[in-house]
Formats: sequence, C-alpha cells, structure tokens
Amino acid sequence: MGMKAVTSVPEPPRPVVICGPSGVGKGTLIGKLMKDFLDKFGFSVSHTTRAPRIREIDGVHYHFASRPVMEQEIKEGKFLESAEVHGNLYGTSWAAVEAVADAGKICILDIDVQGAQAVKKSALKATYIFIKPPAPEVKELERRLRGRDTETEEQIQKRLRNAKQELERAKDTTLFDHILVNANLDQAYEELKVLLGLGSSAASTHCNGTAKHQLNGVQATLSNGCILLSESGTPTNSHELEADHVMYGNGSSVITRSNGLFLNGSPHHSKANGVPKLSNSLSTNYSRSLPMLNSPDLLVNMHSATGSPRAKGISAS
Ligand SMILES: Nc1ncnc2c1ncn2[C@@H]1O[C@H](COP(=O)(O)OP(=O)(O)OP(=O)(O)O)[C@@H](O)[C@H]1O
Ligand SMILES: Nc1nc2c(ncn2[C@@H]2O[C@H](COP(=O)(O)O)[C@@H](O)[C@H]2O)c(=O)[nH]1
Repeated sequence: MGMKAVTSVPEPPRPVVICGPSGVGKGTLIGKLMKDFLDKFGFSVSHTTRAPRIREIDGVHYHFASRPVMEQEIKEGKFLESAEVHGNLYGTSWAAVEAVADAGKICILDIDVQGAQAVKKSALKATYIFIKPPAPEVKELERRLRGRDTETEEQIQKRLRNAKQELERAKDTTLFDHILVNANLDQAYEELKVLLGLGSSAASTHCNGTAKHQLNGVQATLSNGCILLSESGTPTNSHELEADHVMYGNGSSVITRSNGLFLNGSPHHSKANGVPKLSNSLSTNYSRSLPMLNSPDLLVNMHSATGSPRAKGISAS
C-alpha cells in the first residue's frame, strides 16, 4: 500500500581511471582526494616490478613484485590489465579492484594510457579522466619530475619521451570522458571534485540563491547550496516520494547524482540501493548540502507514489 513503482535503479558509482604523463600530478591529486574522502574512495593498489622509492610502502603505494612472479600471475589471469611502462611492468590485479569494492568504496585507478585502453575493453564500466600539464607541457613535466627528485636523469628522459606519446594518445576522444589541466594544484583539485560529483566550498558559495518548487505536496527548496525538502499537508501513504536523480548544471553540461540525498531529520529511511525515500511526515525538513553546485540551475527528479516520474526544474536566483 502506498508503494511507488520505481522506474529506474541507479547504477552503482563507477570506478575512476586517472591517467596522465609522469609528473603531471596524478598521485598528488589522488592523495588529496583519498585524504579528504577516505570513506568514499579506495585506491587500487597496483603491482609493479619497479623498485620502491623512499617512503613508498609495499601494499600501500604498490605491491612490489619481481618480474617472474608478476609475469606468472598475469598468465594465471590475476590481472585486469597490465602494461610495460617506462621499462617496468605494472598491473591492476582483480583482487586490488575487488578489495575496494568490498569496502563499499569507489575505486580509483592510477594507470597509464595502455592500461586505460585495456580497462575500457574489459567488463568494468569506468569514468576516464586524463590529467594534462599546462603549456609548455613537456618543459613543465620536466620541471616537476626534477622537483620530485625520485628518478635518475636517464629515467627522467625516458619518462619525458613517453609523455609526448601519452599526450598524443590522449587526443583519442573516444577514450577519455574528461581532460583536466593541472596548472594550479588547488584549482585542479576543485575541478576534479566537480567531475567526481563532490562538493567544493568555492562552488557552494556560488549558488547562494533560494528557489522553491512544490512537488506533489513536497516543497523543494534550494538555498545556499542545499536542497531542503519539506512535506506539508495531510500525511498519507501517497506522500511517499523518492529522489532518484538530482541533476544540476547549466543545460549544456548536466551532472547527475544518482543516489543523491542524505536525509537529516526523521522519519526517513533509505532503500538498500541507497536511494533515499521520504515518507509520511508532516512538516519535516530533510536536507543535504549539495555543495558542488556550480551553476544556478537545478533539476530534481522524483517519483511520486503514483509511480510517474516528475521532473521539475528549480532555478536559484
Ligand atoms: N599543479 C602543480 N604545480 C606544480 N607542481 C605540482 C603540481 N601538481 C603536482 N606537482 C608536483 O609535481 C611532482 C609530480 O607529481 P606526482 O608525483 O603527483 O605526479 P604523477 O603524475 O603521479 O607522476 P608519476 O606518473 O611519475 O607517478 C610532485 O613533486 C608534485 O608535488
Ligand atoms: N597500466 C598500468 N599503469 C600503471 C599502473 N600503476 C601505475 N601505472 C602507471 O605507471 C606510471 C609510472 O608510475 P610510477 O609510480 O612509477 O611513477 C604512471 O603513469 C602510472 O599511472 C598499473 O597498474 N597499470
């Protein structure tokens, strides 16, 4: 009684493949992400035959392996992908990806373009992001690699030669969903968070208008980067609503969040698949900060108890 028909089940969040030439800042950006969103993302710990750098920990940064052992394990099918990169063997084991999924987190893969191409051919549906340096590209990579001071001169030269090829391959528009220029680190990090559907304080202050829309007895208010949903009227079972998509963007680039709202207040409960459901409550406010809003347009797509999807646009002033 009163249950709505669910017309769409949100896809689980996709793993994120991060690529880019050596020295561009992939590890730095991922490190920031892992620190700030420890509960949300998990790093896919690759195997490599390269020697550990100072402060690299086996099992944390990489699983350091000998070439014969790794080659044997590749033959045994233990790897989702593997590639020869800068003269060493690197690979993503199935176990590394599964460990992240088992922890209920979104998997972040830091792999080269060959690896990304292989993952694209696999069953894993991922989001592909290529990180580019600012111009002059190779000079900037050289500056960063020298600053990092982890490679010999010969290795730096090899990495820079490979960087030219990687930058060329990134022009393959069928491979990457997003290209991100890491010029200013803080800015690049903010942009990465937006691509990943995460909040940024800078973005939230941008959206400081208030707009209201009435949806089947539920009032949706957009205010200061938050969506507030409040029910009013006589509570009946038919007041059950489910927010299944929250989309925001400027019409040309719409970002969709599938398992959108974290509900504060009660009563509420969430479905097992993470879709929040608002149920019979009178004048109860539900809120979740949606700080990633970077444009004034918002679309909340809800299913009513009748099962018919209702999409309503809300514009913040
Ligand atoms: N936006 C930036 N501006 C200047 N330096 C940066 C920026 N981003 C990262 N760096 C620095 O550049 C160096 C290389 O960064 P990082 O190790 O993250 O690169 P990477 O892409 O992971 O390289 P690799 O593929 O070789 O592992 C580091 O010393 C880092 O501090
Ligand atoms: N194809 C794969 N590439 C990988 C993997 N893990 C890391 N990498 C890439 O190797 C280079 C060099 O890394 P470094 O740590 O030695 O500087 C860099 O481009 C990484 O993205 C992997 O499992 N598969």
